[in-house]
Amino acid sequence: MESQSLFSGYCSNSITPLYKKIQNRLSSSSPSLAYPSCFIRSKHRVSFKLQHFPASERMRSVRRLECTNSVEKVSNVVSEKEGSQSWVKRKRLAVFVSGGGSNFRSINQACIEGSVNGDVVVLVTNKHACGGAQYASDKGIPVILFPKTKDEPGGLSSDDLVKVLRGFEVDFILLAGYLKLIPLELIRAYPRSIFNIHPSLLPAFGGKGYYGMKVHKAVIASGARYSGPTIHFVDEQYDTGRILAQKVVPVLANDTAEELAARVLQEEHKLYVEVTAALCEDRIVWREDGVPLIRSKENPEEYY
Ligand SMILES: Nc1nc2c(c(=O)[nH]1)N[C@@H](CN(C=O)c1ccc(C(=O)N[C@@H](CCC(=O)O)C(=O)O)cc1)CN2
Ligand SMILES: NCC(=O)N[C@@H]1O[C@H](COP(=O)([O-])[O-])[C@@H](O)[C@H]1O
Repeated sequence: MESQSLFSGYCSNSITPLYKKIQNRLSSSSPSLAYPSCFIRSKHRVSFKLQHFPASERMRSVRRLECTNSVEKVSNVVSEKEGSQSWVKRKRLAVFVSGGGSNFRSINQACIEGSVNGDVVVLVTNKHACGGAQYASDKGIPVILFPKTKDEPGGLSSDDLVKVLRGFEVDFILLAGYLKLIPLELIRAYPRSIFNIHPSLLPAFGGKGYYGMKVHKAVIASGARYSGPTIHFVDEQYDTGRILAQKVVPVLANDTAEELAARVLQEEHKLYVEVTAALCEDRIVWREDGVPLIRSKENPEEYY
C-alpha cells in the first residue's frame, strides 16, 4: 500500500505512550482506525486515513509523535509562578484554523517565548493546504483534518475528533479563523473550554455569514465609528457565546475594508495572546450573573 510520511515533525525517540493512548481510544470503538494516521501529512496533503505502514515507517511515525510527546513531557512539567507557592499546570492547547493562521502563529510564538504557560499540541483544520496547516507542519505540530466532507474525505467525524483531542490531553480549544460550525459533541466534551476570536465588537456584525472581510465590509457600510476584536466562549450557534474580552479600534472615515481588517488583526494578535495567557494561568473567573472575567496578573484584586 502506498505509504505517506506520517506527522509533520521529526524526532528520533522510541515509542510514545501518547501514541498508544490515541490508538487505544480510536481502535477500541472504531476498529477501522486500528492504525490511525490521523496526523498524516505528506508534502501536499493533510488527511485522516486508515493506512498500513511498513514497520520502519510506523516506527518513524511513532518516533515523531514521541518527539511531540517528549516536548509535551517537558512542557507538562508544572511551571512555578514566580514569588508564589501556587503551581500552575502547563496547559495543552488545540488551535482550529481555516486560513493563514496569523493568530495561531502569534499564540504559538508566545508559548515558545514563555509569555503563555502552554503549548499548542495539535492543529485542527478543514482546509488541508491552508497556511496555518503548513506552518504547523513546519513546526512539527500534528495537523488533524476536521470535519469529513466530500472535499476533504480524509477528515474526522465529530466523535473521532473528541477521541483524538482526548488522546492529546487537550485542556483548551482556541478557534482562530476556523470557518465551520463546531458540533455539539465537541462543545459538550469541552465545557467552558472552547474559545473563538471574531473581528467585530459582538454582538454586532456576528452570526452566520459574518466572517473574514464580510465582517469589515458590513462595519464600514453601517457607518460604525468603532470596531475591534471579540474573544468569546463557543456555544452551539455562531458568535453567541459569553463575551470574555474585547478591544476597541477606530473606524476611519476613508477606511477600506482591507485597512480596517489590518488594524483589527493587529489588535487580535495582542488580545488573543493576552487572553490565552490568562487562560493558562487559571485567571478566568465567573461573576455570579454568569459573566466571565479575567483576573489581572499585576493586581489580583482587579478584574476586567
Ligand atoms: N458552534 C460554534 N461554531 C463556531 C463558532 C461559534 O461561535 N460557535 N464561531 C465560528 C467562527 N465564526 C465567527 O467568529 C464564524 C465562522 C464561519 C461563519 C459562517 O457563516 N460560515 C459559513 C461557511 C463558510 C465557509 O465554509 O467558507 C456557513 O456556515 O455558511 C460564521 C461565523 C467558528 N465555529
Ligand atoms: N467569524 C470568524 C472570523 O471572521 N475570524 C477571523 O478570521 C481571521 C483569521 O485570520 P488568521 O487566520 O490570520 O488568524 C481573523 O481576523 C479572525 O478574527
